[in-house]
Amino acid sequence: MHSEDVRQQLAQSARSFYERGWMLGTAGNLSARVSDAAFWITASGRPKDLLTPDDFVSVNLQGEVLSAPAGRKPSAETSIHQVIYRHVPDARVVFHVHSIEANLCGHFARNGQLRLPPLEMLKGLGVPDAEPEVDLPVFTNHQNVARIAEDMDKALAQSLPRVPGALIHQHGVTVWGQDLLSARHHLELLEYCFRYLVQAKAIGVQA
Ligand SMILES: CSC[C@@H](O)[C@@H](O)C(=O)COP(=O)(O)O
Ligand SMILES: [Zn+2]
Repeated sequence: MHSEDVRQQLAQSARSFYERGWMLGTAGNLSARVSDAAFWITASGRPKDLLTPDDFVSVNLQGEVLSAPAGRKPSAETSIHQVIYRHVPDARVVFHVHSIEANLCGHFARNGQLRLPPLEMLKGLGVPDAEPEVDLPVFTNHQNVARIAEDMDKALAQSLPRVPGALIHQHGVTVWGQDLLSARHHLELLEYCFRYLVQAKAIGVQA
């Protein structure tokens, strides 16, 4: 795929996530791996409903900038994307957004894990079990992003989560996929689980 097309598709994804309230006030960052060695990532601090190809920076898997439009720096959370690309060979796209439900669900976590509701929707996250018992990892939101990336690096080196995503407490959710469409589906499915958990709690249903 032509690299400008990738950036345009990421910009389109960002616009749609912005419209759903997941990327307000410049929150979140999106990336796509274009080769074994490099990925495009959103530039830091840009409005996610108005991205153009000039709002993307090319970095290598060590986080070094390969090319950047004038005045643009890579996302402050680039190190988290690097960790995912390093540990998940199939990941070609990483989406990180800040939804209200993701942040509320962080409070339901126990011992750094959020139990996902046993819904049919989990099949779309790669869990075909009849009675799934699946946890999503929840990481501490250190103000130094490198520390979040270190924690994720250690966790992913031990084992990959059963579902392609993770929460950062009081911060947001990060998902990955083998292409733009699968990453979007993973995000939509996890967000569905988060909404379900929040609403179940509100009406007193045991999720
Ligand atoms: C609205 S501030 C959010 C940031 O601190 C950060 O968490 C974020 O997701 C966006 O950072 P960015 O550097 O623009 O990629
Ligand atoms: Zn963030």
